[in-house]
Amino acid sequence: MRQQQRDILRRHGLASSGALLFTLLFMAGFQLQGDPADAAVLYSAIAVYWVGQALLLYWVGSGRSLNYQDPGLTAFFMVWAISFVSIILYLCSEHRNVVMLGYLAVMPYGVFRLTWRGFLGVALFTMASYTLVMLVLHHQNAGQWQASQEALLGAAFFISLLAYSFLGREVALLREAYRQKNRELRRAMVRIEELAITDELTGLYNRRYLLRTLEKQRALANREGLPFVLAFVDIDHFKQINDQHGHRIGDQVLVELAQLLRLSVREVDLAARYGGEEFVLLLSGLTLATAENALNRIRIAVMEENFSESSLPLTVSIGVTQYHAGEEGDELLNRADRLLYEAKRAGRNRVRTETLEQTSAQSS
Ligand SMILES: Nc1nc2c(ncn2[C@@H]2O[C@H](COP(=O)(O)OP(=O)(O)OP(=O)(O)O)[C@@H](O)[C@H]2O)c(=O)[nH]1
Repeated sequence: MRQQQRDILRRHGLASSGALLFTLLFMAGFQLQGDPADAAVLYSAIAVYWVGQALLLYWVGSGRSLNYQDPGLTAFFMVWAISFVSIILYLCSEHRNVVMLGYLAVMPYGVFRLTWRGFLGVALFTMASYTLVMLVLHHQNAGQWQASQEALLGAAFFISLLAYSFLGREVALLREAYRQKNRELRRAMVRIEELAITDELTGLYNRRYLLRTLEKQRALANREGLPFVLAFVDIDHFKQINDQHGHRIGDQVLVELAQLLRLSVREVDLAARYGGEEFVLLLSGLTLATAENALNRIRIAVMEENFSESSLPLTVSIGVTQYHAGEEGDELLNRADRLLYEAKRAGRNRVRTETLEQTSAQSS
C-alpha cells in the first residue's frame, strides 16, 4: 500500500471515529427526547449512513481513487455526513442545538483538503440542507416555534459556516503557495543535478558523469556480458589554435566539436568532455572492429568540417579499446589514454586500437 493511501486511510479513520461518537450522541439524544415512532427511521438512517461510509472507505482503501483529483474523496465523505446530520436534525429537532454541532464538526475535515470552490460548494450544500430541514420542521410545528430565536440560531450557524469558508479559502491559498514553492524547489533540484553532471562550456556530460556511467557499464558487462568500448578523442595541435586565434575561437571549436561528437553517437552511447581538449566516447554493445569503423567515420567527419567563425580545419586522434570482464575502470581508461598517445606519436589524425589480449601479449 502506498504512503499516500496510508495517509488518506489514517485521516478517514480519525474522521470515522468522530462520526461514530456523534452517532452515539445522536442515539443518546433520541433516547432522551425522540419520538419512539421515529426509532425505525433513525436506526435505518444510521445503518444507511454507515453502509455508505463503509463503501466510501472501501473505495478509497482499494486504491481505485488514487488517480482522482482528490484521492481521499473528501467532498463525497463530507456531503454524505452532512446529509446524515440533516436527517438526524429532522428526527431529533428538540436537540437541534447539539445536532448542529455535527455540521460544524464536519467542516474542518475539508479545510485542508478541498479547493476553495469545493469548500464553498460543501458549505452551500450544508446551508441548503439546514434551511430545508428547518422549513419542513417549521411547516410541521408552526404554532410552537419562536421565529426570532430560530432566526438568531440560524444566523449564528450561517456566520460560523461563513467563517469556515474564509478559513478554507486562506488555507487553500497557503496550500497553493506551498505547492508552487515545491514545484520551484523541484525545478531547482533538477537544474542542480543537471549542472553537476554537465560540462559548462560544451553542454556534454562531464568527467564525473562519465565515471559513474563507466561503473554501470562495467556492472552490465560483468553481469550480463554486454560488451562496450571506450575511446579517447583528442584535438590535434589545439594549443596552436588558441595561440593563433585566441581563447574565444578555441572555445568555439570545442563547443562545435562536442556537438559533432554528440550527434555522431547513438542514444545508448555516451559522449563526455574528459577535460581540456580531450573527449571520451563510451560505445555500448559494439565489438572493437565495429567501433573502430564508427570512430574512423567520426575522425573523417571532423576532417571534412570547418570549425568556429574562423572556419578552421581540425583533426583528431583517437585511442580506443574494449572492456574486458573483471578489469577496473582505471585500467580501461589508462589503456585508451596510452593508445591515444600512440596515435599522436604515430603522426596524429588516426584511430589507434588495441585489445586486452594484445596488451597482455606485448607485456609477456
Ligand atoms: N580555448 C580553450 N582552450 C583550452 C581549454 N582547455 C584546455 N585548453 C587548451 O588546450 C591546449 C592543449 O594543449 P596541448 O596539451 O599542448 O595539446 P595540443 O596542442 O592539442 O597538442 P597535441 O594534443 O599533442 O596534438 C592548451 O593550450 C590549453 O590551454 C578550454 O576550455 N578552452
